[in-house]
Amino acid sequence: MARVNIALGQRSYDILVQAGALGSIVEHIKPWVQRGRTLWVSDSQVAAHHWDGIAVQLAEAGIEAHLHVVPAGEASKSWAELSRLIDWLLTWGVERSDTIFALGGGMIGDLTGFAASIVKRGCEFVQVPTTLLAQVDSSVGGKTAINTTAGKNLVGTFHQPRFVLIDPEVLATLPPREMRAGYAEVVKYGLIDDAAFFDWCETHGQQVLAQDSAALEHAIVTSVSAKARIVGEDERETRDRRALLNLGHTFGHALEADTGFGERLLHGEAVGVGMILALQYSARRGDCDAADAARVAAHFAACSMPTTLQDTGVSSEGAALVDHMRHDKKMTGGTLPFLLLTGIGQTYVAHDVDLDDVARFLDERHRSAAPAAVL
Ligand SMILES: NC(=O)c1ccc[n+]([C@@H]2O[C@H](COP(=O)([O-])OP(=O)(O)OC[C@H]3O[C@@H](n4cnc5c(N)ncnc54)[C@H](O)[C@@H]3O)[C@@H](O)[C@H]2O)c1
Ligand SMILES: O=C(O)C(=O)C[C@@H](O)[C@H](O)[C@H](O)COP(=O)(O)O
Ligand SMILES: [Zn+2]
Repeated sequence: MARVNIALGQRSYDILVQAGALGSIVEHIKPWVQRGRTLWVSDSQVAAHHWDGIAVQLAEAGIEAHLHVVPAGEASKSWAELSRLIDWLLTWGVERSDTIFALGGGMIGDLTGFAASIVKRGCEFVQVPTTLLAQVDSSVGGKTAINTTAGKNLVGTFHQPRFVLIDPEVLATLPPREMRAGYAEVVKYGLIDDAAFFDWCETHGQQVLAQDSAALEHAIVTSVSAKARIVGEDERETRDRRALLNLGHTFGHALEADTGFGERLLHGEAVGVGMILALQYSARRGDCDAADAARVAAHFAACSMPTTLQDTGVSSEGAALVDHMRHDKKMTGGTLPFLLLTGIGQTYVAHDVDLDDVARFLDERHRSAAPAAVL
């Protein structure tokens, strides 16, 4: 059990990591129950596995509970689902003093957080993340968003949750491929600024993926502590600090956009390949050793995760992928700050990257890597 606090100027909130916490959910969410009732948002898969157990506890405690179920999958981070969710909240007479509960992975957290931030000009929300990715990353830090036809997360807000309740045991029902995708965002924290944590991942990654309780809890607590620290230093990503959490995402979001948002490639998978591409591009510039890129690729391959452009199924030319990158929210004055590395655990923001050169690099990668087809 661990409690991590995230400090944001005058405000702060807790992230509680406790195995079995969903089995005593009333005790944890009591402070946010208003008017004896709760409004919950989940997706079809998560609700099927976990809603009944929660509903029984709320009913026994005399707390009214209403659930809105969104179709599972990245496609639900959309205007259509946002609109349906807001209509549902308004039908239940949501008030600004109400707290909305997001029970699910990053899709549900991002969609619900966005709805909470705009309905009645802003309600509170609590995150109850049910994927590894959401437990180590998306439930913390307050980025909310939907995707649009132009790209990934292009419409959204910064809106912090009031509390994050992480129960690692809820991952028991998560498909192994989703565990591996979330694990990419765990490794990200090692690559950003914690080489010792990357070393730990190399030796304990398989235990994390097998959900060994001690290894899993260590990975989650280390990850959310790093995220809380970095977000606390630069909540709105204005100082080249929070941008570090975007390592691998400029490449990754382009890969996701090119493959139809979740239809072939999961976010974590795209980010994993994106981080390897960032390392390879850094090595090509002479910033780091090519052996660093090879070491991370070897670890991901050992975990049966995709490592190459070929693995992702992306066949578009570099120029087309770079066109997706031009929508990146970090784009400023026509240039795109790029997250590059001088080594494992040493990420920096480069402001001198020429996107035409990135397109050439991606074409080189297309030609060089052998297909591994691990998806
Ligand atoms: N806001 C942020 O800071 C942030 C950070 C990282 C990622 N994201 C976003 O998060 C999204 C990806 O999140 P994700 O990987 O959690 O995907 P997801 O929410 O789509 O969940 C993945 C799949 O797992 C299922 N699932 C979830 N929990 C389950 C459980 N306990 N048992 C069985 N099935 C379960 C879901 O139904 C879904 O099919 C992307 O949209 C990404 O952009 C946001
Ligand atoms: O919290 C952050 O900041 C991140 O960048 C975390 C990322 O893992 C996450 O995927 C985030 O949603 C990406 O943000 P975006 O600003 O590039 O849309
Ligand atoms: Zn991410």
